[in-house]
Amino acid sequence: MLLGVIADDFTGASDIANTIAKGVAPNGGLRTAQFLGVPKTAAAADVEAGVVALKSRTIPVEEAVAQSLGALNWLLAQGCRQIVFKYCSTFDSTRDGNIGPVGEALADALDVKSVVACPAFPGAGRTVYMAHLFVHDRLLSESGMQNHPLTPMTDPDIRRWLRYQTRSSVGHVALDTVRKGAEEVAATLAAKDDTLVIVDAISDQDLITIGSAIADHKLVTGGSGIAIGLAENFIRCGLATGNSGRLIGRDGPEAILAGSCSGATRGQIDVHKRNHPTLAIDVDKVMSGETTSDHVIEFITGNHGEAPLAYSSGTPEEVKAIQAKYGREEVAAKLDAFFADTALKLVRSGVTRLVVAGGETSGAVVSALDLGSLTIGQEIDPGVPVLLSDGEKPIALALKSGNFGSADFFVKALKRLKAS
Ligand SMILES: Nc1ncnc2c1ncn2[C@@H]1O[C@H](COP(=O)(O)OP(=O)(O)O)[C@@H](O)[C@H]1O
Ligand SMILES: O=C(O)[C@@H](O)C(=O)COP(=O)(O)O
Repeated sequence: MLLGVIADDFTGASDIANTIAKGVAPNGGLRTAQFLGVPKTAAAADVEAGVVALKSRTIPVEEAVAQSLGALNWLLAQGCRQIVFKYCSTFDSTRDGNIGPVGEALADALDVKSVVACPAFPGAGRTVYMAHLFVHDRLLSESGMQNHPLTPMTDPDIRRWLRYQTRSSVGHVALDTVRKGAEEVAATLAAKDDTLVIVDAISDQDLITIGSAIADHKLVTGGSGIAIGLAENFIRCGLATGNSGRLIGRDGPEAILAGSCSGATRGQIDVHKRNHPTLAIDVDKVMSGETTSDHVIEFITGNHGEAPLAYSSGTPEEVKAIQAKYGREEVAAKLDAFFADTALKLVRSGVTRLVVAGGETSGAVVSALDLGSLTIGQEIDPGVPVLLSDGEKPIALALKSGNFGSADFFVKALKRLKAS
């Protein structure tokens, strides 16, 4: 294994696994596998890039640091020469963490400084300019992310936001330096004394320049965009052979579960509703125990072949009201358990194609399914690949970040998950 990734959630893990497996033309990317949690055994010998998916984005800081260091040790034991700490392209975190504390702990463990921090993902509209994060043409704090149920992003100045979370100062490399090329970026980073350095990037070419500048950095942090050029570094120097990705999938009964409350997911649900059976999960009734996963199973199994979708996704007002009634963590924990239980029963009942919307929700589902490692297949939409679990009865999965995907994502994903 050459390149190791520690991802703070499961959709984020498949996002960056997709980027690394895809690489850049004409060489393509690395042979990539996604692991669900820190594996207990060694990876297969032919894996060139390993992505360890954690569910550490919103857990207490100390636990996130401990889990990330556990993942680091496993990846180093597999031979990785470079480690990426992958977090969200919308920098999902609170003033307490977890991006800063985990980034600093990894930097300390690897004894490095001037570590790049760049959440830019231009393909999904995320750009960083003057250390401010934009989502398409809006500042982060006006993009809808200010209403996120767990990590409301109210400050677009990510240098300032990160500084709340760190022990040491946070540096910045501006776009004009990036535009001067890889050597200038490398020299500018080398002259810095900060542990973490926000680097501006507004295009894929900027990310390729940064990737080339940090080819010999032991630690890199960012969104999936920061990995655009990293596979190529290993291919260029002959350590990896290059791989153009492969078509994988599985036929069989399908289900769509959505726990994301993002504007993009709610829009996709509205589009899906027009022509497909949908079930709105009443969160209040889930909290009181009146609605159980059996309601969802009955609905999904009664609608196989019609792309059935069950969702808890609510508007910002609905989310606020339910959180005020029961508490933010309590609602999230209950819904995680609800979706996990639902997914487990669905797979036991024969579902082989599963689409999940939402990072926390995907983490809960995939952890419950205990799928081990996943192979990365073709891209469905930017940041969302087809995933296929190992074993005798594989499941084809699409784990969609709340904010990703086109309006018709759900139908498109179910089609791409098919083997035929
Ligand atoms: N109607 C709702 N009210 C309150 N919280 C909700 C509701 N539906 C889902 N949630 C919670 O909101 C969070 C959404 O996070 P996540 O699944 O990561 O989506 P995203 O990818 O959009 O961030 C989860 O913790 C989920 O349990
Ligand atoms: O970087 C991104 O935007 C995604 O890969 C990601 O991490 C998404 O997180 P969720 O929106 O919580 O799914």
